[in-house]
This record gives sequence, C-alpha cells and structure tokens, in this order.
Amino acid sequence: MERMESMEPISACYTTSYPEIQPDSGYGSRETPENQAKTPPAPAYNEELEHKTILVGDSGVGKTSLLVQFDQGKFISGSFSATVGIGLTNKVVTVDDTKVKLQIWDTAGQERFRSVTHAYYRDAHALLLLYDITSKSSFDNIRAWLTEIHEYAQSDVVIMLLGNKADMSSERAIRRDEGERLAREYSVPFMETSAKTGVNVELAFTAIAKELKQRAIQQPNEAKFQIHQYIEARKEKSGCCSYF
Ligand SMILES: Nc1nc2c(ncn2[C@@H]2O[C@H](COP(=O)(O)OP(=O)(O)OP(=O)(O)O)[C@@H](O)[C@H]2O)c(=O)[nH]1
Repeated sequence: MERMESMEPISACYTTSYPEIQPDSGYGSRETPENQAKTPPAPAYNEELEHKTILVGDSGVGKTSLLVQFDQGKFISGSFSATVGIGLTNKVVTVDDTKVKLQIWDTAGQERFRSVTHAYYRDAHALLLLYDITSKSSFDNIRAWLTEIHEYAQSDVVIMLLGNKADMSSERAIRRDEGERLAREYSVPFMETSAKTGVNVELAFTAIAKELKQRAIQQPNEAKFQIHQYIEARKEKSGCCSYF
C-alpha cells in the first residue's frame, strides 16, 4: 500500500434504485400467473458502487499493517513508520458471488493529522476503529474516537471495533471481555485481530462489505443483515487461556 498525502475528500454515491410498486402490481390481490409476472424483482446490487471505508485509531495500533495484511496477505515487521496524512487502497471483496468495491482509507493516528482525517469522516460508509490490546491508552482513547466519529461522520455509518495485535498475548493489557463490553456499550460489532498472523483480518473487511452490500439493496420491509451474528459465528478466538 502506498502511503500518500491527500487532502481532498472524495465521495461515493449510491445509485441503486428500488423498483416502484405500481397500484396494479398485484400486491394484496389474488395470485394469478398474470400478476405474478408483474411482481418486481429483488433490487440488483450495483457492482460499480464504491464504499468509502476508513481505518481510525491511535498511532501505532496497526491500521496500516491490518490493511497490508488484507490487501497483500503479508506482515512487514521491523521499524515503525507512521502514516503521514492519509493513504488509499482500492479492494474488491466478493460477497455471495457479488463484487463489492471498498475504497479503504488508512488515516494517520497522530494528533497533528486529525484535522485532515476529520474531513474524510463526513461521507464515510464504514469505519474500522482499532486499538492495540497491548496498549491501555489506545483502548482508553476509543471513547474519544467514538465521540469524534459521532461528531463528524454520518449517523448511519457502519462502525466496527477491532482489538489488534492479538498475537501478542504475553504483553496483553486489555482483556478480550473488556473490548466486548465496550463494543456492547456502543452497540458496535467487535473482534480481536492480528495483522501479523492474519487472524480475523479478512473477516473484518468481509463483514463490512456484506453489511454495505445489504444496505444498498435493502427493501423497506425486509429483515436486516445481522452483522453481529455473522461475526460471532465466524470469528476465531485463539486457544488457551481466559486472557484471549
Ligand atoms: N505483533 C504485532 N505487531 C503489529 C501488529 N500490527 C501492527 N504491528 C506493529 O505495530 C507497529 C505500528 O503498526 P502500523 O500499522 O504502522 O500502525 P498505524 O496504526 O498505521 O500507525 P500510524 O500510521 O501512526 O497511525 C509496527 O511496528 C507494526 O509492525 C500485529 O497485529 N501484531
């Protein structure tokens, strides 16, 4: 992933149209072969849609590493070089045989770039909010991040909380149940990830893509996609100890 500086927020738009229900469409009337044919088809997902997804969280929690692991399937260890400004990676995720385009913005966690990243929140469709399980301060700052998100992002933005560096269990400072409790408090889905081993990395982005796709084709009376259940059924919880 290329780290680049860019100040210009870009927007994605939803163009999926819902079929209009005509008064004579057959709803509420007796089923006949003739009016069956008039039943509107389920709205098709527009694969050209681009969903703006943003990685946020304190500096050093692993935002860039998570994205590199998702995009390239690798982890670059060694010296840490902080993101300057904001970087963009385009990624296509296949969900139920449908291609969902994610436009993933990797923001700089450092305070001095905050005014740049705020500008990107406004038209974000999804936010992945990370803390580092070995850093209490990064966890404590999650509330401030959520306040900021509620201030600058749209009210229906999809938010997911991720406790990253789950491979570093010997240095763990935040128990998994603490992350779970915080996520419950804010009604957001949660999982622990490791950009190093890849644990739950693909799942985090796939769940977001699935949620965004479902929202784009959601019919008013249709049951909503349950992202919490989707994640709970699939996330990996590393072996042993109650500490993970
Ligand atoms: N062991 C381990 N190290 C990680 C993991 N994720 C990131 N790191 C390391 O943590 C350091 C910071 O990672 P980055 O991905 O650059 O962090 P960032 O959140 O993008 O930081 P900023 O760009 O400053 O906002 C690097 O040295 C990474 O190698 C992980 O899951 N496990």
